[in-house]
This record gives sequence, C-alpha cells and structure tokens, in this order.
Amino acid sequence: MNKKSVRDVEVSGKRVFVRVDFNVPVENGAITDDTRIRETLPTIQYLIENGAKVILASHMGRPKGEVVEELRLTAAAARLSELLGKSVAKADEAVGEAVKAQVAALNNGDVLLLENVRFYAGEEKNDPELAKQFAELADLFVNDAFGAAHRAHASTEGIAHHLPAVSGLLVEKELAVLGKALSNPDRPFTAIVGGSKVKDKIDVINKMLEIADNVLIGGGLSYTFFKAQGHEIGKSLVDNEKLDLALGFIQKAKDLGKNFLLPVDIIVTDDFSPTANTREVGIDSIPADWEGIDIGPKTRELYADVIKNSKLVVWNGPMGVFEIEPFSHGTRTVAQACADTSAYTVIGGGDSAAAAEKFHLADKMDHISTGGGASLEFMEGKKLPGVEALNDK
Ligand SMILES: Nc1ncnc2c1ncn2[C@@H]1O[C@H](COP(=O)(O)OP(=O)(O)O)[C@@H](O)[C@H]1O
Ligand SMILES: O=C(OP(=O)(O)O)[C@H](O)COP(=O)(O)O
Repeated sequence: MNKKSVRDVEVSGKRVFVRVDFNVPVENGAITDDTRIRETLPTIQYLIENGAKVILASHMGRPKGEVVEELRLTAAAARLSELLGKSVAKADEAVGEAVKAQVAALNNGDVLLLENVRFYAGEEKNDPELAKQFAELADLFVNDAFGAAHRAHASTEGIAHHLPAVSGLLVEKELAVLGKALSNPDRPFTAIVGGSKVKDKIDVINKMLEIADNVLIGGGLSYTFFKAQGHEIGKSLVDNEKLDLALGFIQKAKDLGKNFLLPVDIIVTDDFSPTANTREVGIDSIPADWEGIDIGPKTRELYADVIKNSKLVVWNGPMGVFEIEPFSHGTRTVAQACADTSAYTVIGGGDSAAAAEKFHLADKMDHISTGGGASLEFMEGKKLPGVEALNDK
C-alpha cells in the first residue's frame, strides 16, 4: 500500500483519533457478533503499547443526525473493555466541551470511546466544521474503519484534511489481502457471486470476468441471466432492466475464454417458508407460479469441484435463501467447499460472512472482510475515500 500506516509515525504521548467500525449487530442491547471490534484490537493494542492516548470514534446504524438511544455505543465500550482487559472510558457525545475535558484527562495508554458520530448531521454530509471539531481533539488521525472506508464522511475523510492521517492495521490488512486478489492472484482464481442485490453486484461480476478464471453465479442473481436466455423463471427474483447486460456478460465470458458458470439445476418453492413444498428442477423446467430459491444438487457438486481445484477463491453472496433451513444447502455446500479447499479463501459481504458463521465454518476461511459494501467497491476498482484521504508514504 502506498499510504502511511500507524507503524510509520510517532504515536508516543500523542492524542490519536482512531476511526473504527463498531457498527455491530445488537439484539436487546447485547452484541451478537463482535468480529468488527475484535478485528480492531491489533491497532488499539499497538497504540496502547506505544504510549498513545487513544480516542476511538465509530458510527452505529443510521440514526440520520439525531440521538437514538438504542444506537449508543455503550455496549461496544463494554465489550472492548472485556477484550482489551482494561477499562475503556465512554463519552456521551462525540464533540464539545465535556469531550475535550475527557480527552485532556487521558494518560498515555488510556482509551476513550466517543459517542456515535452519526448522532451529528454533519457526519454523513462530511461537514468541514464537524471534521475540524473532531480534528481539534487529536494530534494524529488513524483510519481503521475498513467497513466505512467507502463513505466520505467527516470522521472518515474530512478529518484527514486537518491532521496527519494514516491507516490502521485492519485497513492495511484488508487492502493487502483484497489487493492481492485483484492484482496478482494465484490461479486458478475463482469468483463466486450470489445474493439478491442484482444492481449492486453487476459491476463486481463485470470486474471478476476480467480478472478471475472461473466465475460462478448463484442466488437470486441467477434468474436475470436465465430470463435473458429466454427461460421461464416463474416468480423468481429478477431485474428486468439488466437483461441485456446479463446477455452481454455471457458473451464477454466467451470472448475472454473464461469459465462462466450459471446453475444447471435449482430448488424451487411454492411459498417462501420453512414448510413450503420444494422441487428440484432443471433450469428449463421452472413452474410458472413457483420461485427459485437455492441451487440444486448437480450445481452444488459442480461448484464444489471448481472450488476444490482453485488456488484463490473470492466469495460474495449466498447461493440461496440460506436463512431458511430447506433452502440453505447450496450456501452450505459452497461454504464447506471453501473451508475444505487448499485455496486461499476470501469472503466479502455481510450475508456470506453470516452464512460462514452460521455453519461454524468462519474460522476455516483465510480472510473474512469486515466490509461488505467497502470490499465490493474496492474489488470493482473504485477508490475508497477513507483510504484516498490518507497521507502517501
Ligand atoms: N434465489 C434467491 N431468491 C431470493 N433471495 C435470495 C436468493 N438467494 C439468496 N437470496 C438472499 O440474498 C440475500 C443476500 O444478498 P446480498 O445482500 O446480495 O449478499 P451479501 O450481503 O453477502 O453481499 C440473503 O438474505 C438471501 O436470503
Ligand atoms: O455495515 C456496514 O456496511 P456493510 O453492511 O456494507 O458491511 C458499514 O458499517 C457501513 O455502514 P453504512 O452502510 O450504514 O454506511
């Protein structure tokens, strides 16, 4: 990476404003997955050990510039404190006199977590005044919020214009792993693209056709391709505006000599529920009033085989509605194949990561990205504003 990291600058005795992504799932006030907090520990521990005064800032949810009690970072502070094995002070605001006083009271090695930065309307607007207020709290800015690196907000981008600005160790790691997949991949390189957000995934499929050897399509995306090819797709998910583009991708794969695989069989259902009737059908036999919900057994076998024979696998998006048990087999098979293969496996996207967790296979993957949107945008070749704003080496 051509950006400076926290290791490239002096931090001892400095007030360091660290943007993290503690946007973790919470149910009834309890954190249900603390991955994003655990992944920032290397940076926070590095700063503590090197005598910095650590000021952490994060967003949580989308409170749209207002205080929303359920979106306070109180539970995150408590969990961080447990994980660090030391007390973490928590501010009730993110800027202002009380926060300044809390910062002034910090000793070297102390940690203070500010309140949700999205309680301020200026955050998402990248208001220069708010960015300045954040900057006034510190001597150095460290961005370790990979999950929010695609956002140009006051605490991710604006602040970098007022302070020396470097990356944290998580951002550095994410960029190194995802960057390798893009620029110097081990081959055969297999990209698996599934999920339901056709519009969001189009650019990623396009990019993967250029850089991967095998592109496997699954999930709700598949039906736009099937419809474009003239198949009956019943009530399956489709994006009618992308039919020509889908045909274009099939042609592009041929022109580039890439192995572009669509499901050869699927599971259809007559109702979106765990007790619904299901059938395995070929892609030319989808009943008009049924819905495609998962990849079928032949496709599972085919995809698992490709994954097994790969050296690098990048997976984004589930193969079916894995949240409902009878429709989870395709996603489970792909997750298991990723766990078993000797290939280096990279998982991006919240739902694919959640699927790996659900099947207790997450620790068998080589890299699970902490950013869904951010990893997609990075893989599409877009610039991430939270990274671009950092100081060059
Ligand atoms: N055939 C399908 N029909 C409808 N929804 C699907 C289908 N296959 C997968 N899904 C849904 O897609 C969702 C995930 O899509 P997406 O957000 O694009 O993935 P990710 O978060 O991994 O990027 C899951 O909730 C899953 O239930
Ligand atoms: O959860 C996040 O994004 P993700 O679901 O794309 O990984 C990040 O915290 C960014 O949040 P945002 O999409 O509200 O800006």
